[in-house]
Amino acid sequence: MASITFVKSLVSPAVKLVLKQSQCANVRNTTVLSGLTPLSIILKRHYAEKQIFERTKPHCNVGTIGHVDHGKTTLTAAITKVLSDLNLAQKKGYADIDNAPEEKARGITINVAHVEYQTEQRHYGHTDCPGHADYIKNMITGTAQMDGAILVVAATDGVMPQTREHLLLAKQIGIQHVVVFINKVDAADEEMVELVEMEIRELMTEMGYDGDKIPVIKGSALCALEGKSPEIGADAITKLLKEVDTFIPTPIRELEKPFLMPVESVHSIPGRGTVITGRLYRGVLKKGTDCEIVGHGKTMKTTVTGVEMFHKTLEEAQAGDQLGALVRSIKREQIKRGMVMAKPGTAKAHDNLEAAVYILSKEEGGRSKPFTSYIQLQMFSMTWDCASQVTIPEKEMVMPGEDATLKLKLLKPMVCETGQRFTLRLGDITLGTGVITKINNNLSEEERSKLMEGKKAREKAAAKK
Ligand SMILES: Nc1nc2c(ncn2[C@@H]2O[C@H](COP(=O)(O)OP(=O)(O)OP(=O)(O)O)[C@@H](O)[C@H]2O)c(=O)[nH]1
Ligand SMILES: [Mg+2]
Repeated sequence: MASITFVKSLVSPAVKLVLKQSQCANVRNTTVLSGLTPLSIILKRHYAEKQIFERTKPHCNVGTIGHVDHGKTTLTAAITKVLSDLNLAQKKGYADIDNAPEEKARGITINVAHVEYQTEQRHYGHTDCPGHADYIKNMITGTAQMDGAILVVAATDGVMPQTREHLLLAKQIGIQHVVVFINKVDAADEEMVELVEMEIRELMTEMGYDGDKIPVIKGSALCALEGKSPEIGADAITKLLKEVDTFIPTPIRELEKPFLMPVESVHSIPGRGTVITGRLYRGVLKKGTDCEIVGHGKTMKTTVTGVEMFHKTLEEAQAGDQLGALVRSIKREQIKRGMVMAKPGTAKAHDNLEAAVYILSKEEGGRSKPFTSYIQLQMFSMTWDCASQVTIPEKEMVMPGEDATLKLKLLKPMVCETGQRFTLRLGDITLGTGVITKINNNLSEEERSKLMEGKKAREKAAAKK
């Protein structure tokens, strides 16, 4: 133990972490003074005994979607089986995937299996949901966001209600790339498979995808998993993975996107000026960068004259950093929490939105009562919150535990974009969580004053009660 302490005092924090995490007895017993380079021996042993994640390939998140029983989990298992034969994945059995652990996202319980594998080109995170409700919740809460999806359709059934529903939701929340796997071809005749392909291409076009160009692969996940009939088994999986590699583009990393930082707080520092603090949501922020501060009905232009982290100045901050940004010629009073500091022209404030929302059940911390149109809810997103009037275009009411499309009219325009996630609260109860699917033209003055009148009338009525 003494030797390890000695080593620790000489090494960098990253190596210390490796040493700390190591549960390996050999590392602990290594004698530092036994000749050669002791640290390299320690690390060599450590690396040999613990597989360390090495980022050598671009990463991409995908997942299986489609109607119940069409073979999503079997396909996920089959992919790991085929790739494990090439030493590119650890083989997962059907039961390992289907018994997915529960996950909690914003109080919502979801069963999702996260599986990891690689092709020659990329490293993948793959999400498979055990049930329809899990899929809906996962997509809305973003528990595992997908850069692209594999739509599984059984040749024995063709397009079914959840094939449609899953595809529609994927499209709404911005999944632009979908590869189709027609499964169970071992149990259907050729003519049937062809009909299903036509049907699925038509559906994709109807949903706004390019139905003619979408790759459609036909095979049998079960045959691949069981190592039978390679032409519809393992070979089909290899074909599918090739299409996934090429058709689903590698996502643009957060660092490469234009910078955006939601304002958390604002301070006035005598002799220095105004400092905005927050966490850089995306991009890179450098000293000397021009920026716009948008939100609460205002847009202001300024320049970042300094970037600080933990009271130390730095040349550039990166997505994920918690930082302070010194800005030129703007007073503290002009900036408020909930505004956004961003690359000029990239952040816009909106007040007329559509969203896919999941309403929490009572057990998940929601209400026991349903709600109807014209309820006023507080919408929370990034660092802002704003009152919004909610309408339900497709049904009378939304019950706890259901998902729905909602229209939201905000009392003030706030910075948002499609794909952005938010929560809806009523008093101190979180009613639901959602993702913005569409942004409509901002409200006219007339619509806005109507909204305000309605709000006042409701407040008056509530006060009388
Ligand atoms: N004949 C045949 N059966 C298959 C094939 N792939 C899957 N199955 C069977 O279809 C049934 C459903 O497969 P799953 O993988 O559980 O389907 P799923 O889409 O994950 O189902 P949910 O998660 O419940 O929506 C199982 O009995 C599988 O063995 C196939 O290629 N051919
Ligand atoms: Mg399944």
